[in-house]
Amino acid sequence: MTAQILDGKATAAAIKSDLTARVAALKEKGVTPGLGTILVGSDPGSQKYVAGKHRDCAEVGIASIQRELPETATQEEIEAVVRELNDDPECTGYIVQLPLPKGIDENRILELMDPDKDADGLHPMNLGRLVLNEPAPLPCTPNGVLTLLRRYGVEIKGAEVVVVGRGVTIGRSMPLLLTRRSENATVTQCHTGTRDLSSHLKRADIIVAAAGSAHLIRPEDVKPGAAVLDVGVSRNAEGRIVGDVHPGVAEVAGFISPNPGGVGPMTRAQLLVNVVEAAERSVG
Ligand SMILES: Nc1nc2c(c(=O)[nH]1)N[C@@H](CN(C=O)c1ccc(C(=O)N[C@@H](CCC(=O)O)C(=O)O)cc1)CN2
Repeated sequence: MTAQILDGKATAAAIKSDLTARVAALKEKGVTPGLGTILVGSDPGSQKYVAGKHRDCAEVGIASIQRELPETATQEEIEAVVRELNDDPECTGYIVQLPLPKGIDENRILELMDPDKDADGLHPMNLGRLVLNEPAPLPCTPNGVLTLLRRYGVEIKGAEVVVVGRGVTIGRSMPLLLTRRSENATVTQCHTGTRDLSSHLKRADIIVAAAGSAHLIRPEDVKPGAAVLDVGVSRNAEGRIVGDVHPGVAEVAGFISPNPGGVGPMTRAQLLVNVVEAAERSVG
């Protein structure tokens, strides 16, 4: 078997085309959505991701507001920029690029954001709304995974899903999205403390690998026909991305997301969706 590719680039392009029309309609009503980003430090990966977010904004007509602070920025200095964007009427939604430098209290920064401007869906209030099944901006990467699965007709209802990883941006909220009544999946969350990962993976109809551990998911651990989403990012000696999924998995799986080119572009597209949806809510 050779797996069908879950093409994140093509899917993100289709989403952006739809958003371009919606942003134009908002502008006709006098509303210009504006995405703010706060980048602290000079991590090349984070710089690249933030630059990509602003390119996407330009593509669909969303205004961009960029704030950059040095690696040495203090907690107070970052908090001052958060307050500034909370109060800026041009900024209809914003994100704080993660991770923040060591020594910064990330949770305190997230808590200080105006939850109604939280474009990432990572504010504790919005994660709480997700737990309570109330409307909230959805975390971008998990929502990107769901959108890809739906677009390619992968059956989620009743599926056994294994999520590998428990980080804030993906692992924590992925099971919350998958177990909503609208999705009705059964989820097992695995992590570094899981005793026998292989036994869990072998039962999965869908695997979401977000461990950041190169080639952790091996072909022999994957049920034939399963959908495998590779969200993990490690870098090899040449600086190239190596995902959590071994290339041999493509011979066993029914569906596979490439990495790069799978979930990454979807993360960016879902961020734009959150910004546009928030602006649409503001005009009723
Ligand atoms: N505030 C946030 N911080 C972080 C998030 C997030 O959703 N919100 N997620 C990641 C980084 N990230 C977005 O911020 C992100 C990661 C990867 C991609 C992407 O398109 N990757 C490409 C490959 C890029 C490359 O070659 O390096 C791909 O997969 O094709 C976009 C966004 C952590 N921080």
